[in-house]
Amino acid sequence: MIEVSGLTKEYKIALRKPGLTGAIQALFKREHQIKQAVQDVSFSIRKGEMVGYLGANGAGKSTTIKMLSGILTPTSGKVEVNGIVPYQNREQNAKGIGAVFGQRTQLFWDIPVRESYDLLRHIYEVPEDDYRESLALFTEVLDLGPLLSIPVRQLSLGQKMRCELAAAFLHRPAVVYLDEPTIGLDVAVKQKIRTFIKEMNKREETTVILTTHDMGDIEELCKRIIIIDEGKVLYDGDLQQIKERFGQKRVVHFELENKAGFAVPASLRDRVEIVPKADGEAEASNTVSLSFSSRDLSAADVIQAVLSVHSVRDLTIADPKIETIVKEIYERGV
Ligand SMILES: Nc1ncnc2c1ncn2[C@@H]1O[C@H](COP(=O)(O)OP(=O)(O)OP(=O)(O)O)[C@@H](O)[C@H]1O
Repeated sequence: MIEVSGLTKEYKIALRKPGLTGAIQALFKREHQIKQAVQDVSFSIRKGEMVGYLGANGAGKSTTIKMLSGILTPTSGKVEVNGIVPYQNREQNAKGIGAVFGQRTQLFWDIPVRESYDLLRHIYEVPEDDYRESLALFTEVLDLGPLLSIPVRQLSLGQKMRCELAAAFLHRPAVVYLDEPTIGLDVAVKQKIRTFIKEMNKREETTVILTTHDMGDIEELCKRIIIIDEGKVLYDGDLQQIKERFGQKRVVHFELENKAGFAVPASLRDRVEIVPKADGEAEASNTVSLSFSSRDLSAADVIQAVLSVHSVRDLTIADPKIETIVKEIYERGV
């Protein structure tokens, strides 16, 4: 259904020195910097799969989705969706996909929602009967009844998102891209939206790619996740596995007065590991990093034990890796 291989996108960013001199110089000589937003990404997604596409801010999620949906042309690599190269056959591609992109709307701002749907029906050439059937179903699951006669600009965020979602599925696309479909919504609306996505997936075997920072969405909808970081695929596989594999790891970095005599305190032995130095980190640095499972220990236990036997100048609890973040959000909620 979706085949992506070696997908890469570079943005060329114009550099300009500050001030008037910079502006004048830029007129004559433009300097550029290349930003590798997506690097050599490959995956394939089967019909009917619902996949969470995850990563920190700026990881390259939107850039990937834009290439999949035909908005952007890749710098290199291949994309095929439904047997179509999206950026080469935009019109044909558009008929087979639906999308909800965060804050952007595909509904017409000043006219009642129902009329927007009617226009979309004509644009996508949806047969009248199918349209009526879909609208009845969507109205029921997403509780759209009272909203259909209201212009979009008068809707609340949650109401608008429900209407957007219905619009994305109206022409029964084979693939739907959802970018943060539940952001900023209350629990009840989130639940409606998740139920709707699940229902559509079940009924129509719609393939769904979902980017979200809300692990509740992922947990409820996706068996498989793809995590990207700095444009590269970090993990592609089963959600359950990632929970077991990375979930409990935490790291505390200690900057010691003197690393030479460092030994793991007896009370922590067998429960923490010394993290090997990262590439490029000075051998002489006085930093020792201990990783441990949050199932066995808390960061406070580790810090206390080290402080009781070593002189510590500074310490940081590491920014968890994206995998760990995924799990952290799991445990604590959003
Ligand atoms: N039009 C653009 N021109 C230049 N750089 C861009 C452009 N769009 C995105 N980038 C850069 O490419 C990288 C990936 O951006 P992208 O929007 O794909 O990330 P993202 O994972 O969707 O992030 P977020 O979760 O914040 O939406 C970022 O470093 C971003 O600054």
